Amino acid sequence: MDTTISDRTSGAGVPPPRSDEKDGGRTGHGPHGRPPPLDAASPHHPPVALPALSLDKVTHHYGAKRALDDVSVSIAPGEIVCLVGPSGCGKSTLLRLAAGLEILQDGAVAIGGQMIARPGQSLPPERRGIGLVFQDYALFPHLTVLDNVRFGLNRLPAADRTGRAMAALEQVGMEAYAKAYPHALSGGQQQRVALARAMAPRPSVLLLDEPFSGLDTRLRESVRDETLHVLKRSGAATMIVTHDPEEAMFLADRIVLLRDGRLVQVGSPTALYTKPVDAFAASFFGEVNVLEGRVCRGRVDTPVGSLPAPRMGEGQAVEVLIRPEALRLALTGEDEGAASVPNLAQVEASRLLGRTSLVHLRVTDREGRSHHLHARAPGHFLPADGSHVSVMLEPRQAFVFARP
Ligand SMILES: Nc1ncnc2c1ncn2[C@@H]1O[C@H](COP(=O)(O)OP(=O)(O)OP(=O)(O)O)[C@@H](O)[C@H]1O
Repeated sequence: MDTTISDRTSGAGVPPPRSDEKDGGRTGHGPHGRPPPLDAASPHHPPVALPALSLDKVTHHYGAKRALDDVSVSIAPGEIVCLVGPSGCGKSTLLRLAAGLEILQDGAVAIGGQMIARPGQSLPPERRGIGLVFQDYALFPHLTVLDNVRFGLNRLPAADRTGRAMAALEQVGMEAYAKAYPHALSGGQQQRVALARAMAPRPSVLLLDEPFSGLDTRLRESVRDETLHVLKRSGAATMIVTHDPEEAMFLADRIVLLRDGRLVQVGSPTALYTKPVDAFAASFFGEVNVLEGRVCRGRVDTPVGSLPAPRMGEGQAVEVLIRPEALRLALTGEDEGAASVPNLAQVEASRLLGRTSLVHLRVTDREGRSHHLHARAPGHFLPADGSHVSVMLEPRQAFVFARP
């Protein structure tokens, strides 16, 4: 890391601290304050329109392995952005580059519009105005909860430090544990202390790397719910790395989906779920039934109904992805023969999964080939094995993509 650059630019262009801040704690910046720019001569734009954090055209290699390929992401003040994708897709690398824990090779990183890293030049992590939370929380075992949180505020006068640390602990509901040591806390409580420690200096940007993965399922749900509200109240721009698509949908204002170091899709959870750009994006956010077909007069035929295939050439080979909830089922009357009911399916098994029922279906296409499909119905819907149901396809939850 080029400390010469950061030393040389130390203080240059740093906005004056707010009177209630005095110093900027561990990060050296006030609430939503910006770090000193790498280039003091860079133009100074009003902060309103600027992203709190932006990574621009970032490419990164580990030896010959390309971990990131031309990835650009920006986060608005107060926005929560989740990075998701399969293991090894580059999520943590992107977060570590934003934090300054990895040296930037190609591209640029800016906070509040100020360039803080470009190839050969980099502000060190402690001067970026960011708060970090890692998977293992990294609390100091020999320090109390209060001292762990005060640790990041060592540039404040001692009296202010305690007040600020207690305020951060109150934000996460951990003030009663100020004198406890980390080993006496549950995983969820340690996570909350780690969040308080990251937020205590009131950074403009929070970076969380798999913050809930150490918690068991039930605890994880409640802790991430609390965390969402704490993060929103803090007003910080937040980047969260998670491998769990449901977690990303729960937390994020926007999701960044990565695959093999490349950006696949960026958008709201609703956009990624309902308008996936490809088969990978469609299947990443939930189970899909996959069928193959061919475009005929602008549509593609499936055993459960036909779908529009706009902007595709006649005869194009396609993949049809159908979410289980897109298959609406209805019981057929006993006297109805197979021929009289459109899109008839045979029930192979049905299971109550709590809030929904999963029905395994067997359907036959026009060529007489049989396919196994999953349908998901709300509530309690358990048709008998071997019985027949009619299937209606909800086209908004089915996607057609060209096959290579
Ligand atoms: N220090 C390193 N040295 C060599 N290769 C690395 C290093 N760190 C990461 N990689 C490789 O770079 C790629 C991206 O890794 P990264 O940790 O960013 O992915 P990830 O999406 O966070 O994965 P996971 O969800 O498994 O944590 C992977 O192929 C990984 O093996």
